[in-house]
Amino acid sequence: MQGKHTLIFKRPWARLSVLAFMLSGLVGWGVGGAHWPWPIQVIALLVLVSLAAGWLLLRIEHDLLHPMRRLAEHARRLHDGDNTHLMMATYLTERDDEVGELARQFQHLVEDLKTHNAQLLEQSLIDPLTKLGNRRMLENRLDVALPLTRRLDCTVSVLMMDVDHFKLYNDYYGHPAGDECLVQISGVLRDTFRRDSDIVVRLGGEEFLVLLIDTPSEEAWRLADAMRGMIQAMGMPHEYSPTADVVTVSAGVVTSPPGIDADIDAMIACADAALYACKEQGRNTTLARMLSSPAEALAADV
Ligand SMILES: Nc1nc2c(ncn2[C@@H]2O[C@H](COP(=O)(O)OP(=O)(O)OP(=O)(O)O)[C@@H](O)[C@H]2O)c(=O)[nH]1
Repeated sequence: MQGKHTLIFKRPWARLSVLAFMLSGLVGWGVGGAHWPWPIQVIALLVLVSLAAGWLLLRIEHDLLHPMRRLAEHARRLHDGDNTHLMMATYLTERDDEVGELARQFQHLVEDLKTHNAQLLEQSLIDPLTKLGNRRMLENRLDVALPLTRRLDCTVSVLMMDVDHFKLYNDYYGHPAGDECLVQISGVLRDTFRRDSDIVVRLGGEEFLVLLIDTPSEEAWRLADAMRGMIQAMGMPHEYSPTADVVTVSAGVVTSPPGIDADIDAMIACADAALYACKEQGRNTTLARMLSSPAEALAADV
């Protein structure tokens, strides 16, 4: 508590009012009250005391109880998740007394909690190693993206990508080098899929997923293959890989054409199957498939 904040009953107006009451009482008493009959004196005294008590109660209501109710109401709204009145009324926070100090500290606490919550939320959506989104971020973004694609009647493409022989890489170069390799690959993903609507996440391990909205099937494949080529061109040595002497990746892409209600789970399963086919065909390759209905996937190797 800073020294500049005065106690409520030491505030100048309060001191002046008390002084005024006492003076008027004494003056009134001196001028004529002392000569009044005693019943009148008692009644005058009672009136004076009642006025003082009434004034005191009004001040307590105005200075303490009303602001406390406002503070409690503010806390209740925050607790109920009502974010429409996040800022506390300035008449509370600008007061130069204990109530103002309490309101300001309360407001700081709420702001700190909001910042902390936002950080926690972000941490829960971001993969700490690559700083790409994680599976939870994908779910969150899908909640917004899918209804939009239905409304706009546009294509949805899912790309699944996985590092080739990453176990061998880890085994021979060590886990920290494996981590650094994943960070480098994430950089290429970020550089390749730059549109605001692109969703790029690390699903876990050495598996990444990209969701593209309103991108024709050929374009989705072209981007995925460009990304594969860029990772190969980075030339990260992988001398124990049976596929190439540098780190390579495989990618399966599946596109759902406009007019089809994209079933993301079916699309992910289909992209995963395309990725598996890449591995079967020798890795370091990109395969695309077109989904003609949520249930049916037509093979369309490019
Ligand atoms: N460095 C590092 N390695 C990881 C991480 N997550 C998973 N891995 C490793 O990634 C490797 C994945 O190996 P596999 O699933 O067998 O796949 P692969 O060796 O890449 O073989 P193919 O995918 O068939 O080419 C495992 O050795 C995991 O330990 C991580 O965060 N960092």
